[in-house]
Amino acid sequence: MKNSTAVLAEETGEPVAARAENISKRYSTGDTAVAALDGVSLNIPRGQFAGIMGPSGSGKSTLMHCMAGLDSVDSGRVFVGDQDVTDLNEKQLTRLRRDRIGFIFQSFNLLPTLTALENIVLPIRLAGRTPDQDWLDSVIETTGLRERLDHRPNQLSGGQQQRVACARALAGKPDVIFADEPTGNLDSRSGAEVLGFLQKSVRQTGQTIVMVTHDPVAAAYTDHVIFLSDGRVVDRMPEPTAEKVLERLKRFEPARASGRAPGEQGRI
Ligand SMILES: Nc1ncnc2c1ncn2[C@@H]1O[C@H](COP(=O)(O)OP(=O)(O)OP(=O)(O)O)[C@@H](O)[C@H]1O
Repeated sequence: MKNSTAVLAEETGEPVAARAENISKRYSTGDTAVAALDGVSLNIPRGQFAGIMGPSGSGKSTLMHCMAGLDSVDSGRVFVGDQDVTDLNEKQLTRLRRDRIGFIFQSFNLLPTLTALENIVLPIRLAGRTPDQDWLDSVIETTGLRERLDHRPNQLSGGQQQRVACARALAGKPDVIFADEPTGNLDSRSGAEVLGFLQKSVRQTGQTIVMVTHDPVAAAYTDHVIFLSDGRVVDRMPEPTAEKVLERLKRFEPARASGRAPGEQGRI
């Protein structure tokens, strides 16, 4: 953690890695406007693996993009650590994303011409920093990719590629990692490996991760799930299990609820 001043959650007094304060965001298309986020407030404590769930269109991606400084809010405030992100200009946002935030996407987004190791250290190099070798070693050890570091992405399985993407996100020791459906393109075995790896990085190194997922099995790897519906936080679940999450999802409007068995990938 690079901050000297810890931001504390008002309710619990815990240090906070990321915070949304009453944020709203509307999208206008032609004559109609959609309230993608409608007064969302939440704290992500440091060292937590948080899940964001909810029906399709409930605002999960918008929330993640706004909290990660990829999109602006119409009202409310967003903090990453002690940094108020809301009024930063594009240049400052680029620096914030580069230095303090890690990203993991459904499509692994690796550069095909670079080796696994070169992909892992690319953001650090682009930031003009030198990788912390001990830290890098421990991240690589946790990924189980040591024997594959000189392989290019097309020589790696999907699960291995996503583990490279996870290592890339972790390598710069960001305040928070935002993961958008990180197992959406993986079979259940590779998905379990990636989720196990993310969980381990939270438990062993105190990394903070916020993960959007539709999959109750994936959500069960997190410490705490936040449920969105129609752009609002409608429920929370500490210590989630796949069964409890699936039951909760079924209580959304029947037309929007998933009805899938735990472990099935896909949209709600
Ligand atoms: N760029 C955009 N322009 C117009 N409307 C948008 C845009 N992005 C999102 N929306 C709308 O905002 C609402 C929330 O979308 P968002 O993508 O955040 O939901 P989501 O919960 O991530 O959905 P999904 O699970 O299907 O990915 C939806 O009604 C969506 O149609």
